[in-house]
Amino acid sequence: MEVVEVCRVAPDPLPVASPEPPKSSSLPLTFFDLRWLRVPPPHWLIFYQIPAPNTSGITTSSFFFDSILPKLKHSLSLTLHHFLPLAGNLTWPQHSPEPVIVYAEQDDAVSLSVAQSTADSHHLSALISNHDHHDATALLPLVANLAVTDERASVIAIQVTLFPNCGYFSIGTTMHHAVLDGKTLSLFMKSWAHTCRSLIGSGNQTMTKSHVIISLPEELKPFYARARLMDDSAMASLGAIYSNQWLDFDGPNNRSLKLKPDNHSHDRVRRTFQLPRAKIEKLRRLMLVKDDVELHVDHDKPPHVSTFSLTCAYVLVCLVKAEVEEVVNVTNILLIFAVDCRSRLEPPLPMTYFGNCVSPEFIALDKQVMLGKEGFVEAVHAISKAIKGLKKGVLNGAENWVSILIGGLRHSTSSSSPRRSSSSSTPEIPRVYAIVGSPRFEFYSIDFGWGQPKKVEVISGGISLSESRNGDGGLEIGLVLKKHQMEAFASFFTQGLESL
Ligand SMILES: CC(C)(COP(=O)(O)OP(=O)(O)OC[C@H]1O[C@@H](n2cnc3c(N)ncnc32)[C@H](O)[C@@H]1OP(=O)(O)O)[C@@H](O)C(=O)NCCC(=O)NCCSC(=O)CC(=O)O
Repeated sequence: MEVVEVCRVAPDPLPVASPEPPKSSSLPLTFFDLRWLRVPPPHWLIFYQIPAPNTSGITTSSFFFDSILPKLKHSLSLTLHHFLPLAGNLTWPQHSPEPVIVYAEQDDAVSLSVAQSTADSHHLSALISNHDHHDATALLPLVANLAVTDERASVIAIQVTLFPNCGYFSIGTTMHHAVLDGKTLSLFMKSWAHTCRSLIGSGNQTMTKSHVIISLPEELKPFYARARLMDDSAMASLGAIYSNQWLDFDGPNNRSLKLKPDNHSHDRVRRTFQLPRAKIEKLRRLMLVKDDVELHVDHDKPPHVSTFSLTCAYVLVCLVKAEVEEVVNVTNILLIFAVDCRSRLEPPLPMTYFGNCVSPEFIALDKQVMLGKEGFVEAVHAISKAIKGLKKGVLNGAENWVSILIGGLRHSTSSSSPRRSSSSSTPEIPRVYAIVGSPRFEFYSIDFGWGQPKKVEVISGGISLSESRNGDGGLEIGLVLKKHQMEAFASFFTQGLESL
């Protein structure tokens, strides 16, 4: 991998038809943001195939450097005008009880690294294949690190990598989770792609920055108003609890913004699995048959079982079976997934709300039940019940969210596998499975003007979910496991689907 350039892309200073956010300002963190203060940043990676250049004699490399890259940079600059906080920094001033995002249109910028990979077609197709695994650390050179010191943390870092031998390029983003969640990142990426397409559509390749004004459609305009979250006394006290817990993390009165290092083990492999729509429907029918028997007596209509519940339950059962030898001392399984609270708050926030607005949902399951005949059905019921329960409120137990997360961060650095405590008075540490990403982010729809993505990856611990790249309404499931576990998982996953 050769780093060709590391530049800073500043927000375009032109006035556009959006009054928000203010040109030079700060944005306070809500309790939703504070929850993530020092967790390792997730990375999102999108691969694109470069179309054949219209003019003969132009190589893929020159098309990339002369046409694609300048448009990506220009459109990024224009888009940042609407997303000024992304160009800013997180700081935690001594006088402030909580960290704050500071940004100034004139001074701030986003770091954009441009790299060139020496990978050949064979290597690249292994990276983007859905049929085989590859080294879990192989994608890390394709994403940049956030610039983080004790005093300041950048909000986003972007890397664009050309694969000159294969006619591909990738866009990797690393996001500070205390500033934005996956939904906001997808909003930003869609806005950037929209702006880039508009720039290409304008057809004027010699257009200078000072002539361009591109406005975003309503559904892509970020919504910054957060007084509703800041002024609510219950939410404000959650923010104070979280800040104090982070202040006590790693030493007293510790305002450091340094992030916990990510645990990228070298003994893991990564692979994506496809769950086609037709198979999802068969899983749904399986549930209908089971539930019909139980509900028959009440003449009740079986509740809708969502694609999400079916997928999580099916993957979980295969995972528990694949890891059975490693979790021999474990009796409890904990499934954690994020819930988008935007539409679930009272009153709701717009889907374009900028920031974090997710709550965690915890589902405890019994390992032996998961390994048994009814494991899948039990898991679907537990997940569906938890989702139904969200109607009662998404903030139940929120005072414990950060202590649970800090416990997880400490555990992940002290031990890589769950175990039964030697002391009978200490509760057992369950095997935790976390879901990241969401098919609702629609990353496969993000087209910068050169076609839809060929592959989307979330580089973060956990089970990542996205919509299927072939658009059949199915899902893609990304996993990182030890090689023998991945092989075992693949076998359970495939055989289970074939038997439906
Ligand atoms: C809690 C949920 C996972 C539950 O999803 P479910 O699909 O089971 O349940 P639901 O009530 O939302 O939807 C029920 C049915 O309505 C449909 N439906 C409802 N709302 C929809 C919407 N906005 N878009 C598309 N479909 C929708 C669904 O297709 C589904 O049917 P059917 O499925 O049958 O078609 C989800 O509501 C949710 O909040 N998703 C967002 C998750 C999220 O933001 N994750 C962020 C991860 S952050 C991240 O990844 C970074 C990190 O943390 O590291």
